[in-house]
Amino acid sequence: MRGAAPPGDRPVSNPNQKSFPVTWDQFHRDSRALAWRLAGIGPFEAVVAIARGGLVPAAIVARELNIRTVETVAVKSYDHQNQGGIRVLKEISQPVLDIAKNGGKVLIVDDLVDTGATARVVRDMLPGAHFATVYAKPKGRELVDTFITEVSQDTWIFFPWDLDVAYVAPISGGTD
Ligand SMILES: O=P(O)(O)OC[C@H]1O[C@H](OP(=O)(O)OP(=O)(O)O)[C@H](O)[C@@H]1O
Ligand SMILES: O=c1[nH]c(=O)c2nc[nH]c2[nH]1
Ligand SMILES: [Mg+2]
Repeated sequence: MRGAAPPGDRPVSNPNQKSFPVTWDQFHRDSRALAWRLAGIGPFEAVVAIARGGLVPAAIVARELNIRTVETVAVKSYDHQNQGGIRVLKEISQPVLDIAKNGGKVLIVDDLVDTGATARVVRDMLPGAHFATVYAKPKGRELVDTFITEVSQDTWIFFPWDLDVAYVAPISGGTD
C-alpha cells in the first residue's frame, strides 16, 4: 500500500484563486471577536463544533462564554481543495439534541461557510440552533446567523493548522 504523497508533491493552491492565509494569532483574535458578538445573543446551553475545522473556534468561544457542554458533529466535504459529496461521519448525540428539543439555546460553530453545503446539512439536524462561523463566503453567508469576516468566493482561506513557515520569493522576482 502506498503512503500519502510528501507535502511537496501536493498542489498547495489553485492559480485561479486568491489566497487568504490566517495566522494563529489572527485566528484567535477573530474567534474572540466572534465570541464577543455571540455574548449578546446567548446564553447558550451547549456548543456543537463541526469537526474538524470548527473545533478550534468552538473551543475559544466555549472558553469565552463559559459553555461547558461541548459536542461535535463530524462532516467531510472537501479533499484538499476539491469538494466531494457531503459525508456525515459522526452525528450529534441525543442529550444535545434533547437540550434543543426542550427549548435550550444551542450554538453551532464552524471555521467558515463556503458553498453552504455543510451548513445546510448541520442546520437540518438542529433547526432552531444559532449557526456561527469565523469567516463566510457569499454563496453560504445567508445560512449563517453570525460571522466575523467575509471574503470573496474566489478566495481560499488557509488556516494556521494547514500552514508552515516557509521561504517566499521577493516581490521583485529575484531569489535573494
Ligand atoms: O460551505 P462548504 O462548501 O460546505 O465548505 C465549508 C466546510 O468545508 C470545510 O470542511 P472540510 O469538509 O474541508 O473538512 P474539515 O473541517 O475536516 O477540514 C470547512 O471546515 C467547512 O466545514
Ligand atoms: O481550508 C479551507 N479553506 C477554504 O477556503 C475552504 N472552503 C471550503 N473548505 C475550505 N477549507
Ligand atoms: Mg469543516
